Amino acid sequence: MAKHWADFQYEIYLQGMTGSVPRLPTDLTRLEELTEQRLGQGPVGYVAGSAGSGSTAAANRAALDRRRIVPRMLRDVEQRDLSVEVLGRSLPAPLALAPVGVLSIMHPEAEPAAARAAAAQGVPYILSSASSTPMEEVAGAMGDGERWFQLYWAKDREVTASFLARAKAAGFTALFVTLDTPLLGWRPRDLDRAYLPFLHCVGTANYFSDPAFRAGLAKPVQEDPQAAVRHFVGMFADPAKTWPDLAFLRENWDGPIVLKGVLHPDDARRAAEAGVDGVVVSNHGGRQVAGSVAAADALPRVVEAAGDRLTVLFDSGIRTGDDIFKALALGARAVLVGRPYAYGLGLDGQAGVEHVIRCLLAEFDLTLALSGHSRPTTPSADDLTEEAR
Ligand SMILES: Cc1cc2nc3c(=O)[nH]c(=O)nc-3n(C[C@H](O)[C@H](O)[C@H](O)COP(=O)(O)O)c2cc1C
Ligand SMILES: CCCCCCC(=O)C(=O)O
Repeated sequence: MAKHWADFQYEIYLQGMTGSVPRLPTDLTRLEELTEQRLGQGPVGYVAGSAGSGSTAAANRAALDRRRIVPRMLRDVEQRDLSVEVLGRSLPAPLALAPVGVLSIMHPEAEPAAARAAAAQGVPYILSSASSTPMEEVAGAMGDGERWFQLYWAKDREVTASFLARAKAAGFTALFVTLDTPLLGWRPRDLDRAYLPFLHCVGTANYFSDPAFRAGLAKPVQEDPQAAVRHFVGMFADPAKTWPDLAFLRENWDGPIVLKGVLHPDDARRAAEAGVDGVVVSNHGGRQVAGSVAAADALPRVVEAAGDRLTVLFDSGIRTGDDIFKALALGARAVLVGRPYAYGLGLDGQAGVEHVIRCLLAEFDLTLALSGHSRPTTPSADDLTEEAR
């Protein structure tokens, strides 16, 4: 019998009988404020922040909130199975942790703690190439947990090739190539504090530990960390890239390739023509283009364009179990979550991330059942209604 994630609910109530309550709130929208109280405005401003005045991040939420579930009754939802196949793997639930860079600003145990949490709960962890920890160390912390690797596609081919070779050797099975960050978006909350977190982890970070990256530095990282950060900012991404360049990645990576940051149906069609395996419909949590289409509004058209040629994943704005339901009903195969787990990490390390995963999936399991479904693959547009804007 499949695991019922909703059992977490009664676990909490039963623990309450012995006088204990959860260490973190079960309403995950409260985590940002608590993390800011604990860690201060610099790090939390970076995580919470978004492009421009925040219009895209707000639109992401509005697009999910505007869609309302129309629950169905008397459909036998006693035995539920949340498992779903994604990129040739069977996942216990349609959820993965999104790539989030520089997690050492949230917690000293950083990415290894988040990766251990994902592995403990059985959900895939997508490691950011802008991680504050070398990828081999993160992989080592995960046991046999499902590990996927996110690539910022560097200007320098040697650096990209080195990252791909290291990721392969460290057991990462799928490659997520982020397309929406050829340049860093305009982020006033960070600009006003001149806060770019990379100087805070220059001694340890994945980039700065890479032999090909180091080869491009005039001086060792420790001797001139500011020059190392400047070099990183200039080469971590490449605004000159175009679709034919994908051939290089295909030649150098033999596992599944997923393009992260696709919003236009024509780009989904190009992705399919380029022979990649999937796309993430995402606007980077509203951190790149202010005034952009909300990710949930872009999702149905991308799903239609993808047909059965691409696995379509979704992120940007997922905060609750009902958000997951809505994304699946709009056609996503599974979702990624970003900021909530970063806050969970900031507040309680690995346990905080596990709390976030368990809350999201318990609430999703309940939403699914209470809406008349037993499998994550059956919700459809027919289960949603859309309120006027
Ligand atoms: C602090 C932070 C760092 C991020 N770093 C990366 C990254 O290194 N690579 C990447 O592809 N996306 C990165 N993202 C974007 C996430 O992968 C994801 O698209 C986004 O957080 C989803 O929106 P949500 O936070 O509303 O769930 C980052 C997001 C945040 C908040
Ligand atoms: C030079 C900055 C690289 C950005 C890496 C982290 C990221 O994606 C983010 O959204 O922040």
